[in-house]
Amino acid sequence: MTLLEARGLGKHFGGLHAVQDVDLDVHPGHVTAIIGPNGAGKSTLFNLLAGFYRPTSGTVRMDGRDITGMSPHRIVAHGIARTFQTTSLFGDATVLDNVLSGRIVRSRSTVVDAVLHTPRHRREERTNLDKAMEVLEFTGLTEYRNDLAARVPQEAQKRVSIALALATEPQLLLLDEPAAGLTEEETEGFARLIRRIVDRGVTVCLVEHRMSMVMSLADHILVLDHGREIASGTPDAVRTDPQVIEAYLGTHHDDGPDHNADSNSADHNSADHNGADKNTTGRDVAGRGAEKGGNTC
Ligand SMILES: Nc1ncnc2c1ncn2[C@@H]1O[C@H](COP(=O)(O)OP(=O)(O)OP(=O)(O)O)[C@@H](O)[C@H]1O
Repeated sequence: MTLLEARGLGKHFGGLHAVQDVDLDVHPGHVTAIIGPNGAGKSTLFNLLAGFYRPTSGTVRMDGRDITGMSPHRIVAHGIARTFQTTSLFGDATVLDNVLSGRIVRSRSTVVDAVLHTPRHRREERTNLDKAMEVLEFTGLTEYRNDLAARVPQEAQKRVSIALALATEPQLLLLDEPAAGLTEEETEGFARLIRRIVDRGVTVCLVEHRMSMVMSLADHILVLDHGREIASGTPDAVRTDPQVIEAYLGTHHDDGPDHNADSNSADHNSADHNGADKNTTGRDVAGRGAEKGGNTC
């Protein structure tokens, strides 16, 4: 059974083919990771799935329904929520209000209900508050609920983004580089949180450069390079795939001391997109594979 199915998905920006002919099957209850060097098309693919970009070609079906080209708002209503690499919170609003904003998509009451303070409106307000408080507790943010989002630590802001997404009651959560900029310990905490999200019945699709996180969480990995799928399969299959090794190592010239550190990929995540970043990312996959017991990748 497939929860989300993309077929022949493509996105061109002028002459640039950011995503080309990509097929993706996301199975319920699984963690699906999308990896690839910088500029491979991972975020563009997420934007196509979440409705932020309209595909140039191909289709997306969610739970059997064609959602191709729908607006982000409608796609959220169909059960797909997306977080961003850099947090996109309302900094001047409290953490609670940020999370409550995720409830709009599930609200049925009209402006008239709000003005007249109808029973339906009051009922929804209570439900929305209960739901927001539940996801705040789930994500460990209760203590921050009355703080301005811009004032809480960066790691907590990332959890607020996840809490906001969970407040929309998604079936599928798209997480774009959740570990970017986090310490090793924080990354482990995020990996545990993602596992708990899956345990609560939300399917997760993940774009992430931290290979330790990807390899430990993913059931299935799609590898992109230059917008195209170059491999797809289990973490073990992908790690030893010659084309994946080539994509990550093909352009790198320096097997220097930063060969194996995941923290390098955190640095790289916040860097500008350039060739050097791509090489650093490649060494990360290779190094991690070697650490994990002699895999060639
Ligand atoms: N809105 C846009 N307009 C023009 N080009 C774009 C746009 N968005 C992305 N691109 C280009 O499409 C290609 C794929 O970018 P994308 O951000 O999807 O890659 P990525 O795999 O997510 O990279 P990274 O790992 O660095 O985040 C890149 O060449 C990028 O410059």
